[in-house]
Amino acid sequence: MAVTQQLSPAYPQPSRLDERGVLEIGGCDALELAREFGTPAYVVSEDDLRGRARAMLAAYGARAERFEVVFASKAFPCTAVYRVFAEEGLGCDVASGGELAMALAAGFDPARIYFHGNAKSVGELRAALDARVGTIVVDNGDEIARLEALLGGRTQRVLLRVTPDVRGETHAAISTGQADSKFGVSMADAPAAIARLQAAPGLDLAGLHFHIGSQLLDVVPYLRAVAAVAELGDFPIVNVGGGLGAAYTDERPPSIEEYVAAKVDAVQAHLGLDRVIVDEPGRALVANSTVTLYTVQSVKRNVSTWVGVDGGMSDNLRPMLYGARYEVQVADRFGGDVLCHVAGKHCESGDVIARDVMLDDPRPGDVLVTPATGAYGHALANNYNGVPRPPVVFVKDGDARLVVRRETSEDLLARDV
Ligand SMILES: Cc1ncc(COP(=O)(O)O)c(C=O)c1O
Ligand SMILES: N[C@@H](CCCC[NH3+])C(=O)O
Repeated sequence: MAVTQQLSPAYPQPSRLDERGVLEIGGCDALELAREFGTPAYVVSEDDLRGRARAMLAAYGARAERFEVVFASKAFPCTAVYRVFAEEGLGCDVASGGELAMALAAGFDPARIYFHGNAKSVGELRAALDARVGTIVVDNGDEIARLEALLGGRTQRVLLRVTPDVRGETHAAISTGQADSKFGVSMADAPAAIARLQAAPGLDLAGLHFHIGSQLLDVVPYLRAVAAVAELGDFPIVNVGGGLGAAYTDERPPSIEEYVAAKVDAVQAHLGLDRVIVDEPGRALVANSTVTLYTVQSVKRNVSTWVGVDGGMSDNLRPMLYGARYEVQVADRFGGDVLCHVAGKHCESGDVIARDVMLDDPRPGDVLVTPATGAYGHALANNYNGVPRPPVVFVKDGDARLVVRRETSEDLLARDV
């Protein structure tokens, strides 16, 4: 019977099936949320965001004296989310002038901002310098030259991003640590880049940065990456990237504690703990905070059973980009025995949110839920087929509040001149 069904770890904390078998997130009934805010909609449990930030801080606090946890904001760039993590005491990783603007608008202390990017423009570097961001993570020699030219007597703290030639087990599109990478300087070129940064007046090289990949389910590669960068010298800061994977369906990522322990142990083994460890989690802080609600528009049988919903690749591009898998349920009838493909509304056959999922007799009007859409969901949303991007709704203690409104047709026309 549906009400006895357990929710998988993909769902936010707190969420449950109520006595009628209806999904409740942050104390809010999923069907009522769908009625109030429409669908598709991203529903975010604020307590889940805060809980994961606190768990990450506590795990570092238990093992290291000097550390900084930095929110990789590319994973969920909206001011309400930035604000939560600023309040929780995290730093912030931005990867463009746009993310910088959002982080500043949300109230992040510029000193806690790390400015990233493999192809930073003059305009972006100037914006970072003018905002007095604490750290620019330098990616390449051309950027060093550009930065020197822009300093105008100022001093800027920098880290150097190094590509450690360590591959994490993940989808090729989100693996970054391999030698043949667009990110960072190679191990071979790193000594010259370090010497150049150390010689540059106005640039204060405080340490090295690496990031080996995203959605990593194994912590062993971190040890190899720290060992590699340790060969390049001893600095006050080591930035160990983010990368911890999330549970989408049957993945069982390391816990936050296991992940932090592995990174701290690696630093202790190869560098020692007398330095600041900076970590940049994105996905692990936000993926499981959020569910997407959809409404079924059509159910048909074309060899398979196809359930068509009112969103798709415009609100969740990850299945198309990475073959990512998601759980789907009818929000008030979990479980079921009808084998379905849940498809989006877009003009692409690949626009399928989940293949081969079991639903309980899906019908037009049913609200469907996809958990674990917090990371790179809103972030990668787009207007394909002129579909307005969904709202973001925060839920907490039974209250729901809109933090990003749904786009309108006027928004779609707003930039046309
Ligand atoms: C430099 C950098 N830091 C942090 C992250 C965040 O990674 P994740 O979301 O896997 O934790 C990324 C993206 O993978 C990144 O490129
Ligand atoms: N967009 C990717 C993650 C990118 C990682 C950024 N360095 C995903 O959804 O899995």
